[in-house]
Amino acid sequence: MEGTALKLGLNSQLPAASLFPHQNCSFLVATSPSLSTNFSLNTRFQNHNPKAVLSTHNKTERRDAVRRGHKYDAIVIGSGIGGLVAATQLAVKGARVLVLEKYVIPGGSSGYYTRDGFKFDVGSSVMFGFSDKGNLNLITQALAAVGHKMEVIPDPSTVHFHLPNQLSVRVHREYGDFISELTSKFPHEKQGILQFYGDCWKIFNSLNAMELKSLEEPLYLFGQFFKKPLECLTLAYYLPQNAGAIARKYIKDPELLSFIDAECFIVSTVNALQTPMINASMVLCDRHFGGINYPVGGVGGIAEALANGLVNMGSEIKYKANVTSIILEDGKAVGIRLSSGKEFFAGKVISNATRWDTFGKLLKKEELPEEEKNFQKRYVKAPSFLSIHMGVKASVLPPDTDCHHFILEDGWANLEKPYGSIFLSIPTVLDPSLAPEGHHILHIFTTSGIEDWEGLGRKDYEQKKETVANEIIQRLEDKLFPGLQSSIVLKEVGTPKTHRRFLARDNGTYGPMPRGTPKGLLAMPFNTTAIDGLYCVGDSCFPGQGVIAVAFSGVMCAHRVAADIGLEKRSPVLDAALLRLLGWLRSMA
Ligand SMILES: NC(=O)c1ccc[n+]([C@@H]2O[C@H](COP(=O)([O-])OP(=O)(O)OC[C@H]3O[C@@H](n4cnc5c(N)ncnc54)[C@H](O)[C@@H]3O)[C@@H](O)[C@H]2O)c1
Ligand SMILES: CC(C)=CCC/C(C)=C/C=C/C(C)=C/C=C/C(C)=C/C=C/C=C(C)/C=C/C=C(C)/C=C/C=C(\C)CCC=C(C)C
Repeated sequence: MEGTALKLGLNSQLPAASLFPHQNCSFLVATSPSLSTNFSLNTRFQNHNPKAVLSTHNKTERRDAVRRGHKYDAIVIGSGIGGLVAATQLAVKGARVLVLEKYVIPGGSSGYYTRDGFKFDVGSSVMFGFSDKGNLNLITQALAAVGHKMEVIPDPSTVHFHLPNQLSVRVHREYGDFISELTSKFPHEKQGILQFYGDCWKIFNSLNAMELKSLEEPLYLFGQFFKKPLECLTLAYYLPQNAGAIARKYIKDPELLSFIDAECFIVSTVNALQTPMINASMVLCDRHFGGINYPVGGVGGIAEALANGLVNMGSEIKYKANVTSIILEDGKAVGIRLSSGKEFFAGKVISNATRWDTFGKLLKKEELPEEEKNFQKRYVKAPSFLSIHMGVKASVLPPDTDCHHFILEDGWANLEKPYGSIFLSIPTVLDPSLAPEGHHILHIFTTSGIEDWEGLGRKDYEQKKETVANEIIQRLEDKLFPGLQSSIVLKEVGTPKTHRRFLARDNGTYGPMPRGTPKGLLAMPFNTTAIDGLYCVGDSCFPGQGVIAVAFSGVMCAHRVAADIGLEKRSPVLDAALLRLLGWLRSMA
């Protein structure tokens, strides 16, 4: 009896599979589904003549790899947007890449699932970097690099804040409209508002003027300092600074400072004092410069297009391919092993798993490299989310409801507390095709730690999901949508365990967050690691959490790897000098 109970108890720990219902598919190796748009490669992301830049050293490395029987230049573990951008950028430069994804479709937290005629985004739904303007539209550029362009729907507002003391602020697409609305709530702080957001624009404009590639590649980095000295010095000046400290230089009103905390929290899961100024500027300005744009057919289409593009360029992606270890030879990463026992080898290995998973699970080394110890000293895993995907009757939403909302009802002190605030996206406001006629999708989420969900039997786990989800829905009903509970036609609840299981992220974490007050982005590691041949990509690399942030990490990673395998220019002497300089800078953080 006891044994049976124990087994049942263990089984009951399994989280809801409902968020990720594709798992019945058979083993897939993507073939080349036709791309709907013309295949003109984006020149900004292209390497024009890879062979012309091969150095003798790199040629030898590549020859060695071929002699050792490597079929691939690089293996990428995981097909989140970070992994896919790294893979496609490498493929565009001429590399042969193998992507191994544990799940059955690409995208990770930018994936999707369908249920009863509704098409839900798993996670990401506010898309920065998706316009046709400037240099920072990294999602548009990543798609263009594989010959794809998605139709998008402009969102007239990024988010509608519903905050304590009945403070309601709509972040309009037009910067002037947003500033007018904010200054109408805080007229005595007009000057401070203009100065703080003005500093954000200085940084954004500097970023937007640069060609974005690997900050770990000295020829590029020094070249940028030469070509754009003012912009680079501006970025270097703000690199170690945080948004909260800068806001306090200009603004005194505590409620307005709390509003800026909320602005930062929705993109960094921490307050403004802990949010790097460069990251804050990126999102606080891109939403007005390029605007937030939603892809027709849902966010999942981005990863699908990247995966198809990768295959069309002669590289491969395998699904249901769970990497359990990275194979080292003489301390160098040379391949990976799957849970099936199958092994694949390549010149370079890139991990899109979090650094905690990469170094804690995939590398069976007793001693963490010093760099990773330092990373873990400075950054902890952010909590995960409780997410509720619902189908509701359309009549419950008032006309002109915004697509994205952030709700904090009871007091500013709850901002960073688990379940303290509520995020809500209603993508059907922009794209009604995602739900059956007469219905909307509500994607609700709130921060939640894994510790709340462990050690429960199946019944208690299911019961707790129901109770907590109902409390959150009731709060939304009270604040925004009377009659919400009775309008629900479909409801799926995911917990941190669901995210851990299906996104393969330690504790289901949303990403790294600083332990204390960071020195801006100074301590954030780039893509190379202490293990020769092993690179990381994704949100535990510079510049951190966010779809556009991991896309940038993918661009940087592909550039560094391409230089290391001889597909981009490199200088081994300068490489060593820059790596030492960056190590020293990080130690100052
Ligand atoms: N609302 C939003 O806008 C929102 C919501 C959720 C996430 N996001 C963003 O998405 C970012 C994450 O993107 P990402 O690219 O870093 O990662 P990701 O977590 O989205 O994707 C990682 C992929 O790697 C796969 N994987 C992990 N370990 C593996 C293994 N051992 N073997 C095979 N496959 C493995 C996972 O299955 C997953 O598909 C987050 O930082 C977050 O900011 C945004
Ligand atoms: C020495 C050295 C190294 C240096 C020098 C100087 C220089 C040159 C520098 C440079 C730098 C750079 C380039 C940088 C860059 C950066 C970047 C690009 C960044 C980016 C970022 C981004 C981000 C962070 C983003 C994020 C986002 C997110 C997270 C989002 C999210 C969302 C959500 C959650 C949603 C919400 C919802 C509702 C409300 C419903």
